[in-house]
Amino acid sequence: DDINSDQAALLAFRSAVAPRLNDWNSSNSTCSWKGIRCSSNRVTEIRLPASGLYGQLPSGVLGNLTALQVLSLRHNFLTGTIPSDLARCTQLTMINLDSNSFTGDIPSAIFSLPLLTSLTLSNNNFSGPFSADFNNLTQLNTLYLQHNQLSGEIPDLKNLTNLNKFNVSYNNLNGSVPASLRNMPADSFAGMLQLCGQPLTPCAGAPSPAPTPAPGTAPSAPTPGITPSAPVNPNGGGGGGSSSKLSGGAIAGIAVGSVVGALMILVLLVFFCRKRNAWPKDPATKPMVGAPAIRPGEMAGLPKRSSAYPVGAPVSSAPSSVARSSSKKLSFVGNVSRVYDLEDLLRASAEVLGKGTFGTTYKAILETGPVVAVKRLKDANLPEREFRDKASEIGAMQNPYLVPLQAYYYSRDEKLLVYEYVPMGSLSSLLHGSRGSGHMPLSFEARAGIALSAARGIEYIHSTGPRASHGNIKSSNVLLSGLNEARIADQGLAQLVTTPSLNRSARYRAPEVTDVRKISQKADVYSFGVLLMELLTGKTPSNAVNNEEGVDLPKWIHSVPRDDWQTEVFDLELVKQQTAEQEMVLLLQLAIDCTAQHPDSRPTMFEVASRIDEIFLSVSGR
Ligand SMILES: Nc1ncnc2c1ncn2[C@@H]1O[C@H](COP(=O)(O)OP(=O)(O)OP(=O)(O)O)[C@@H](O)[C@H]1O
Repeated sequence: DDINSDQAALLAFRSAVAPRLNDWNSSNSTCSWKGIRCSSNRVTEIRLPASGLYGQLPSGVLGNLTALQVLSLRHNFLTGTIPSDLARCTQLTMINLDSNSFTGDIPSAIFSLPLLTSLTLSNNNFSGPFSADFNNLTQLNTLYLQHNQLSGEIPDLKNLTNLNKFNVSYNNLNGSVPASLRNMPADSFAGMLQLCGQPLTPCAGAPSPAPTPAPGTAPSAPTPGITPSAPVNPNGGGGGGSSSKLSGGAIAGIAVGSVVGALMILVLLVFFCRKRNAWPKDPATKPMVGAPAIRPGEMAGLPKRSSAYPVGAPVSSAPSSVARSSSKKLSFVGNVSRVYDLEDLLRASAEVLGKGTFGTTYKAILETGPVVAVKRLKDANLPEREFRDKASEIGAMQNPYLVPLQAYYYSRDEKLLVYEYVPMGSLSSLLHGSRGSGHMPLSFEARAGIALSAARGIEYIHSTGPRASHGNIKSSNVLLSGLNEARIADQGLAQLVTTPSLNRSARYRAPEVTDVRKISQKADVYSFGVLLMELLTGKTPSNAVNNEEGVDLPKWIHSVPRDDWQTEVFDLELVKQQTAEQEMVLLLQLAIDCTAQHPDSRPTMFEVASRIDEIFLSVSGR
């Protein structure tokens, strides 16, 4: 084994899955190829994140790279299984195959890699059991398997004493959480109704049983004896036996705070309350009369994540409307299976995330495990048929860089959209939240990675049709899904909500867009350019027309000579880091191109994503 056999293996890899890697050819030294690192004249690292790799990994190829320590192929389009010869790469310490489309069992080859410390196989289609052979990987500190189709019980991972980052959420696992994993956060096990035990709800038969309804079962009335961690009835009832107290017109929100140390305030409240008798206690004996009023309770006093929104005051009066929908069921979209129902949402404890142009968004923690973001739309006055068609179209948009719509609720007076909850907050709060002590400076690599994933999300939207566009690109619609990764939220919403709001995205809006209903792909490119400027300057864009405070970013940046960018334009945090100066300039130049006055002079989103891809690779490959 030497650098020549490494080179031969890489060329075979290239011809199988990476034809676009033009600089991978024998006229350059192998160790200088994009994404490759060497040590002692052997290939030790392959890092090709988001590089457009597609197809199946060839067998008998990677196994020849016997000095390989790092294999990162995340965010590509790889399919099929992982070849078993990977077992020969015994020096591997890190494998990241996140966000591809691999299928089949988790390959047993992985269990013979004794030095592995970090294994990320999330967001693929791996199936089969969760093997107890993971216990072979005694050095493992990171194990991410979320969003696959693993089934059966989780084995006790008692040999993995260094494991501190762990996530298996959204698989098909069942049974009880094994002892070795009980101190992991509940989010690590989210989205699996059949799983129980600490940190989730106790298993049936345990001292304090919690019901775990099977997916798709008919909604039942709130259960008596809801535990204190369940949402609290604003009239003082804990759930059971209190339905008569829920009636009587206005329903107020109550916040129940519990202070843990001086740090944590937990306020629980009814997310949706309902009219007396609207939900029969026993559906079998008392048929439903009319339809439920949907009444989101709003959280009071909860410390907010972002300072951009006022704390929601307690709702003293619920909307007077009573939904008269023909169906009071949630409609699930895309390939989301019915893991919760309207009843679960009604019982969830909720927190206001913010009020936007289209309505209010809540974080809802369902008793059954899932955490979702619920957007309660205002001004959504599309006819039912059109609304449902549009919502299904949005649901069909599946891409790792989009926040997926899971379900919606339609009635005459209430329209709800239920999205996957993205826990790390928005780019807007990351950039403009507190910069006081404890604030971690955001590296250029992280900013470029966020820009790349946002660009890919928009590129995907544009690829779904020549007139398909997002229409509301801005930093609060870029949600962070990892350190260097993000997802675009609110896709399709601009078309779902018909009433134009004059101020919508004014700060990001392209000059030619005079009617917000006439959105276009090139207008998205403009908004994205403003977002890039925000990322690089750390400044909030403002709108001069509205006399807002702040800077009209495109106008200002277009006017500063390139020589002064380092001193005047870039975020001080970036300048201080003294790295990637060239790449910063390239990204700002791209932002300038995106914000060209004339739409035809702006690049396409495909070009934008490719240019950021280059920039990100050159900084992350270091
Ligand atoms: N799926 C989600 N997961 C986590 N946070 C979310 C999710 N969707 C929205 N948010 C956050 O909730 C807050 C409110 O979002 P919302 O979309 O209602 O308003 P906005 O993005 O500020 O404005 P607009 O309505 O114009 O998009 C924002 O801070 C947003 O980042």
